[in-house]
Amino acid sequence: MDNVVIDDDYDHKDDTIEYILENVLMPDDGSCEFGNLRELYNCKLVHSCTCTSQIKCCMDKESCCHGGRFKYHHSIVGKELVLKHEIDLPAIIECSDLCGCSAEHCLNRCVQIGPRKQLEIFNSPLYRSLGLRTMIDIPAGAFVCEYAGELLTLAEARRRLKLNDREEVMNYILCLNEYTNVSEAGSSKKLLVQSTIVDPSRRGNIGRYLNHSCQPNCDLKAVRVDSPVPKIGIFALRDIAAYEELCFHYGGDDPPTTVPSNAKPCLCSSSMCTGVMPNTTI
Ligand SMILES: C[S@@+](CC[C@H](N)C(=O)[O-])C[C@H]1O[C@@H](n2cnc3c(N)ncnc32)[C@H](O)[C@@H]1O
Repeated sequence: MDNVVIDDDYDHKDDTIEYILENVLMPDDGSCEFGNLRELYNCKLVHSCTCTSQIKCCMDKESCCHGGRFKYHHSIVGKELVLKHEIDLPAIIECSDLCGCSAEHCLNRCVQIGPRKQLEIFNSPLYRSLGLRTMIDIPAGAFVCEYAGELLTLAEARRRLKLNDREEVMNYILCLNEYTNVSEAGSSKKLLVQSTIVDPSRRGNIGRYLNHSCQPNCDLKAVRVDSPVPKIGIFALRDIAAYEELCFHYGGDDPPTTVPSNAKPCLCSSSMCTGVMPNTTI
């Protein structure tokens, strides 16, 4: 996205962390797995739309090949894009520089613009560590920020997870799985199509400060702009009031049903709390 300047100037409270705006590759470890990851990371999506409308550009499935996953939310001062409510939300692919539409009128460019304003990293009394909160109301479906960090291979993620466990430090590694539904012998089952593993512990953005809740106010969506490697977008699951802490479920859409013996106690204190943090085994 050569022409887009991401307006993201949040400070981190910790200057040992390299602040990044978007996912970056982990250091080259010489493995084949890293070679494959680098190849994927360096590929471009060439699926571009030919929309040219000045109003509601790229909003409809009919008019835009990307399907227009966003709409304007009108009850907030100024226009804000929010995700359309769809039961089974298909892949989110935003328009890019390759598209025929203009960035000014396009309603399918949201995550690429950068995180929302008025977020604050704060000392969370609930979690007894840092957290992220909003200083203003956020409407349901609105984009909060990316969960950006180093893109890891599976082997490197497993190595770092073990190290985090051994050293008893906080874990920031997140694996986002994307599935597709396939029909087989009259029944439908989920097939894993891509896993994206991100670690913002050393190089990351403000997304790294969201804590886990068993009853979260945000969730994660894979969002592609011009790369087959998705951005991990954090979106509001419901209307969120000013000063609420932002959190998502670390177990993703399919929280594990078994509790591992080394599970850490969960501090979310929600009425749905299971008492333990979701398993981070990958
Ligand atoms: C992605 S970081 C979140 C930000 C972190 N609180 C900080 O100070 O940087 C994840 C770590 O926060 C802590 N954490 C997040 N949610 C928690 C929860 N529900 N209960 C207990 N600890 C939690 C755990 O130590 C976890 O490894």
